[in-house]
Amino acid sequence: MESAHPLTDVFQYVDDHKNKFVESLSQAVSIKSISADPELRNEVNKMMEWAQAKLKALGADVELCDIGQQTLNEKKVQLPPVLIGTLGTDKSKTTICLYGHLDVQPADISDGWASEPFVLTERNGKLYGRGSSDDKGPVLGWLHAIEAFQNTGTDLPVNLKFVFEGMEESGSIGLDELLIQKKESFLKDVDYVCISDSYWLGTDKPCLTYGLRGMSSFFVEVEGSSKDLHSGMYGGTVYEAMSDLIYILNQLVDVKGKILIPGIDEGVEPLSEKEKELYEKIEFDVDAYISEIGASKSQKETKEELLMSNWRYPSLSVHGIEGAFSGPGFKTVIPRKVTGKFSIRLVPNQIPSRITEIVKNYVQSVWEKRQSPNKFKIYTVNEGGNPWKTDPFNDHFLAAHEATKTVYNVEPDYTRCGGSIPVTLTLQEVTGKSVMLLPMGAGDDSAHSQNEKIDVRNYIKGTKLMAAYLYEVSKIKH
Ligand SMILES: C[C@H](N)C(=O)N[C@@H](Cc1c[nH]cn1)C(=O)O
Ligand SMILES: [Zn+2]
Ligand SMILES: [Zn+2]
Repeated sequence: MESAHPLTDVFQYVDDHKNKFVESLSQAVSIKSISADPELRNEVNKMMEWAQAKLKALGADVELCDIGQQTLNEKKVQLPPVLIGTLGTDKSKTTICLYGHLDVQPADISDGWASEPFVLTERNGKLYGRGSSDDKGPVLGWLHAIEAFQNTGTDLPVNLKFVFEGMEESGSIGLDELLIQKKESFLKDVDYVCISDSYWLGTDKPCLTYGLRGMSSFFVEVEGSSKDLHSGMYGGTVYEAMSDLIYILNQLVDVKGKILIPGIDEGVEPLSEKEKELYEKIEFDVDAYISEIGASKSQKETKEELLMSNWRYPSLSVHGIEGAFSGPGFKTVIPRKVTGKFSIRLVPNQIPSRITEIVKNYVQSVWEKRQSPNKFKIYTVNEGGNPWKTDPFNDHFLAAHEATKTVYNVEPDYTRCGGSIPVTLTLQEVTGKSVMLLPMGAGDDSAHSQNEKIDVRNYIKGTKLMAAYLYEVSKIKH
């Protein structure tokens, strides 16, 4: 007879407390912790305090660390604190550092959500709400997994260190410095680092993520006048800021996604035959991917080209224009000042500061060709995020592999992610230990988009996966 898994009670507890766990996600989602909006800084602070209380209730020693201020539009703004915590100090146990973020991307029902983004709403087994998948659901998953160990009288087999921040969606400003400062104290005994803040490649197969892209983001500001102008009264008489900006933005990337900035491939690793084979083996349905997002055609010809373009090559996206009219109807105005925003996803071994220099020089040269007398500025508001990639063939990944088999009954795929988590490389460098990404959400969760969701299945099974991961890692000999 097959013996029961040692975590049978823990798994049962998670199933039995599904409603309670959904309610706790609902509370977290209701806090509008949008880090990009300085007016909502109190909401991010509230979110950090909410999580602090949760960690405290689990018996962790917690601290909200002041990480100073940021400068936004020439004004100093207080950064939200970083929540750190310690649960267990048993020298005979392995210590795992868990990182997650509690801030979210902006969202408004008028963007096209089917229900209020800050009201968690269940429809057809999916929990819709901003942050449900990125990253409040996964952070709560860790806390609920610990609760399940404790409330079933099952020994928590590891010591835990928590690092939860409130600025990840805005470049993790101030976090690197804090972690470097805590290298010899709080982070000293860490054996492994785990981050749950990426997604499966598709909707059915769990994954372990071994790479992320980095990011440099840019603001291009053009100012033409001291006030907005009637386009009938002034059209044809002035140099227009918006036309200048469009001219610049149009010289960044071509229709096939090729970045037009000379030198932008600096540092990109050459593709080896072995790596090429890896892409050929990955199960991935391009048509399903394109149809799920409602696009008409893939920009890339093959599965391999598409995945490589997302994981191992840089890409440039234009995000928006501040100051331009975007309401319904027609406003015949010439905007006085417009700010275009674009970013470049970086890959190993690109260096954000070097790429920033290359991009600024290029945009400056495009501006000079334009010969406009308007005021022009290109600037960044953070140092950018580093790319990260690790070798997934080690005991740490093997433990997560086993945990996935236990919970999902399948072998996980090994994937990279086109997104960025700026602190990943720092955590690896400061601890000197293996870092792994263990995703909870599915590939169609719409993080950053309208109708972000997490499937109830992923939320509940993902919580069990986290429990199983802690258990499997505790068995690694070290
Ligand atoms: C992958 C992760 N869940 C995520 O969404 N990261 C953000 C990080 C970021 C950096 N600047 C702004 N946001 C991302 O990849 O966009
Ligand atoms: Zn995000
Ligand atoms: Zn995230």
